[in-house]
Amino acid sequence: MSVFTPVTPDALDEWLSNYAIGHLIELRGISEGVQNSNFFVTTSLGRYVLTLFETLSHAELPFYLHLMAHLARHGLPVPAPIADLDNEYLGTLSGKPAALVRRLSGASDMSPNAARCTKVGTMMAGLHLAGQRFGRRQENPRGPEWRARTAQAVRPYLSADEQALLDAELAFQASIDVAALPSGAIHADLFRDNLLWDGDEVGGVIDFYFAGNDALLFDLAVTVNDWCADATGGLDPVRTRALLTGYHTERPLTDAEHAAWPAMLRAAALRFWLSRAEDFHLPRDGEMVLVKDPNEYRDILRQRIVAGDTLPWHD
Ligand SMILES: Nc1ncnc2c1ncn2[C@@H]1O[C@H](COP(=O)(O)OP(=O)(O)OP(=O)(O)O)[C@@H](O)[C@H]1O
Ligand SMILES: N[C@@H](CCO)C(=O)O
Repeated sequence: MSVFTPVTPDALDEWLSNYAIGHLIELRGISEGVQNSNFFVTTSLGRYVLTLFETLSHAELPFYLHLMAHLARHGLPVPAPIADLDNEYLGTLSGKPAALVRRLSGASDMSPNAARCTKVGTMMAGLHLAGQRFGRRQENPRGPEWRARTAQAVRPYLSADEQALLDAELAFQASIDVAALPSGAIHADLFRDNLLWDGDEVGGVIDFYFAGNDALLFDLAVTVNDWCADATGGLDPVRTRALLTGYHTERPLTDAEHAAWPAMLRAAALRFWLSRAEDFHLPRDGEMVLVKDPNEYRDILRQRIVAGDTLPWHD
């Protein structure tokens, strides 16, 4: 399971004495997730999720935690971080930066229908509208600099064909004027497993730890690539239109965004091909790490290149 750093109930109970949420009743490691160590925590007052951050530092974390607090305050279904008695969202546990957030209800849906895709589009527009008013900013941590660095690190592990694909795509992406697109704080990883459904309502969006400032369309592309892919990696036109129409109704997409849509879908595919290839070829030490298949996103990238301008857009 993806618990890299263990926590003992005694240590957690003591840590909780600096919070106002009661004492520890139950601590349970969460097996999903590939980035951090996560635990369900039940106290005498309620249900929370504890995250120990494995790669992000104390200095980097306030951006994410304050973004979650900002979005929750704007009525979005995002887990509000819990402040300790010193009014801090961030502490240290088992030697790692650690934070508690509210546990949200619901479960992921890995086969969403078009109606659910519309709701995801609506909700993402809300995230973007509220996110554009967020006072802090940081560049997308998986933006162009990371992309170049990671491409260099994984390149030796790729076949000649894959290297050619990677080189061509990096050159293509460098030619795109992303700065011309509307931008703001984006989630940047809103896959199906990062959204919990409570009945047919969005119970919560989780895992904001890749958030940063970037083109809003890039976020939409990350989401569509995951939510609307068919079994072959192509985009299902009905679900794609549903998601984009749900979004466009709340934040109308511009002509520049329409023109950049195929390129953003490719940028989003490249981002996850690279991160998965890095996790696969250059793994960190950990107790049992879930590594997702890099080839899935290599093939999605290939598919988006072939589809070009024929990719579905909103109604
Ligand atoms: N606030 C929350 N409320 C309810 N469940 C949560 C919450 N946060 C996390 N979870 C559960 O924990 C699991 C793992 O969390 P998450 O996806 O954030 O893992 P991660 O390792 O931090 O990130 P990644 O998705 O990058 O692997 C989720 O699939 C979900 O089941
Ligand atoms: N959503 C990511 C996992 C890391 O957040 C992926 O599917 O590769």
